[in-house]
Amino acid sequence: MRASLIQIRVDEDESVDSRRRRVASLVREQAGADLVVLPELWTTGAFAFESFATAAEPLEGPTHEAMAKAASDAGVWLHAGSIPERAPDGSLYNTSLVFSPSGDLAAAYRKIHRFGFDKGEAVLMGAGSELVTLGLPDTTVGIATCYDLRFPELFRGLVDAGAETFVLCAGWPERRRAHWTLLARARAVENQAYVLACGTAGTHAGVPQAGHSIVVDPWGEVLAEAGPDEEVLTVEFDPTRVATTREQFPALKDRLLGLETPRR
Ligand SMILES: O=C(O)CCC(=O)C(=O)O
Repeated sequence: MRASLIQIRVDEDESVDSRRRRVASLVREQAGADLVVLPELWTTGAFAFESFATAAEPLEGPTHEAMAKAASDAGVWLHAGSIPERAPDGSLYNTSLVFSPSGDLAAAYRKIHRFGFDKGEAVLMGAGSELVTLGLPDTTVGIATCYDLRFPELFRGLVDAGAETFVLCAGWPERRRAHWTLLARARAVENQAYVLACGTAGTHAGVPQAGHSIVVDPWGEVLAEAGPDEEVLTVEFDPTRVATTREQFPALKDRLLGLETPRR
């Protein structure tokens, strides 16, 4: 499979509309890839909290429209990163959208772990409650978003639902770049799965972004890693390696399910 991760530069000197047009044409340039991946909240920036409410869009809003067309023009599966979604009841979610090569919405995932503790996204957005997997022609994808990367149980849940390749969109800060790389490799090794993790470049709302989008194989080796700036990271990978790794080193079969949590 060929995947292209588009590490978009998100900063404040570009309007949301022009960024959307620019990203759509970058997606079109990836014709020939099997899967294209965009980062988290690339319209507003993941830390532009004050714009979440004003820039929020319904699931079938302008980003959906532009990305559905870009996916079908390029003939690729497109994980279009996430949008600030305004749900019909008025609440906000950080929602990832995946389009098929014919431009149909194939999956939507509302971020489960919201970042910020008692501030920012954690108070402004609602939490998703459903794990999402999606069967592509050559691999089953499990979807996660940014801060989710810190919660291994979410990825185990995705493995139990059949995931072989994790696709994660992010707006990860430079300050914690070491965690990003380490956690992406850990999720790959412990689940014997590919990790395709696409972040942003640039600085928005005063938060420098880590960039360094990364693709890790089921053995934990880094297949490709971006630099700090805007970049298209393209990688070829063999999805059948998930099954062979799980067969040859069957650690997942040794999971002890149903362990009691010790009482304090
Ligand atoms: O966990 C982190 O360090 C970064 C998480 C984050 O920036 C997010 O989820 O938006």
